[in-house]
Amino acid sequence: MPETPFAVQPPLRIGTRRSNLAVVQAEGIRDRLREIAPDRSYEIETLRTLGDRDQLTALYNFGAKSLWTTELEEKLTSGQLDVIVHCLKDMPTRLPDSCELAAIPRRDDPRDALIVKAGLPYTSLMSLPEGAVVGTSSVRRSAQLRRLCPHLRFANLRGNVDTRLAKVDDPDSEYTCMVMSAAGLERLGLKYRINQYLHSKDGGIFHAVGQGALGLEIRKGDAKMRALLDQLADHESTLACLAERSLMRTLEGGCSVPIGVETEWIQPDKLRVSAIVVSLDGSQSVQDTVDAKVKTADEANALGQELAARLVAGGAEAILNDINANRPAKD
Ligand SMILES: NCc1[nH]cc(CCC(=O)O)c1CC(=O)O
Repeated sequence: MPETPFAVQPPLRIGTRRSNLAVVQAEGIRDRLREIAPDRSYEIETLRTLGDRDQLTALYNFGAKSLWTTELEEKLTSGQLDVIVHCLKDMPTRLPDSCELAAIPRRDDPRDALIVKAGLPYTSLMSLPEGAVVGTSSVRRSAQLRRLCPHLRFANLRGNVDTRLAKVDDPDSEYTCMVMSAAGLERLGLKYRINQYLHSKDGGIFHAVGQGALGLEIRKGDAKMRALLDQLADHESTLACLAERSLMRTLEGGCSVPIGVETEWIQPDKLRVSAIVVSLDGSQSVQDTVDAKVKTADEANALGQELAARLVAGGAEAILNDINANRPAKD
């Protein structure tokens, strides 16, 4: 047998969820890795996670459980995967000891977006008629909307982006509209369906922590993967998202508590972070803003903690405790 001159590198295995959006995102990362490391081969493996399998439980009732990540992390830890491509907002703020967040690439549009049922004439939240039904399973969205638009009603709407859109468009469904992330819609070529972009200055809605960004997760200490993925990292998006995640971690909210944020670079090294915590019925809320020079991950984390402390001082803890006390127990 002739000896191979070089050891052939095994394919780099990329894991992600089994949804169209997850696959499009993983393919995007694979294509960028191909440009950086063209000699390697790449494989994408998709997994159905708990959150994909259970389409009935309202998201809120899952509590702080890692719905979208656990199965993939097990494969990463056991060496069957080399990297996981997540929507950053689906990544818990505390990761298992065996894993780490390697890189955050440049963030896409972090805003929420309003999509109206096909054929209806409404173009904004405020133009929706009394009693219009907003499809959303996110308590962050429903709580903020209840606060600002008492004329609206809400109904659970779960499933992948295309499933949700089909349910809203179904003429027989109760939904008048839905709210989803602009980035998710844009990545699937559905930007043309967006009727209104929502943010603090239009619609008064703050987005989820990490929304619009991807998180690349690796085995802890995998220096080779980290060095490779560092080349995909975006400095500004990383620091902004780390500040948002630090805020969330400090307030001990999971994806199922109504914390909204917005981050903005107001000078080249100066980050502004605003956030809101809202009671589920929208009747109480605390909002605050901080800014500071942020050049390092430590400074981003400190800014998130500072904002959390200010929100707590303003009454956020009472709102969050109330929500957690009333959450149905589910393991
Ligand atoms: N929780 C669901 C989820 N997780 C990530 C995205 C979209 C991509 C993103 O915003 O990063 C979505 C859909 C949505 O919230 O409308």
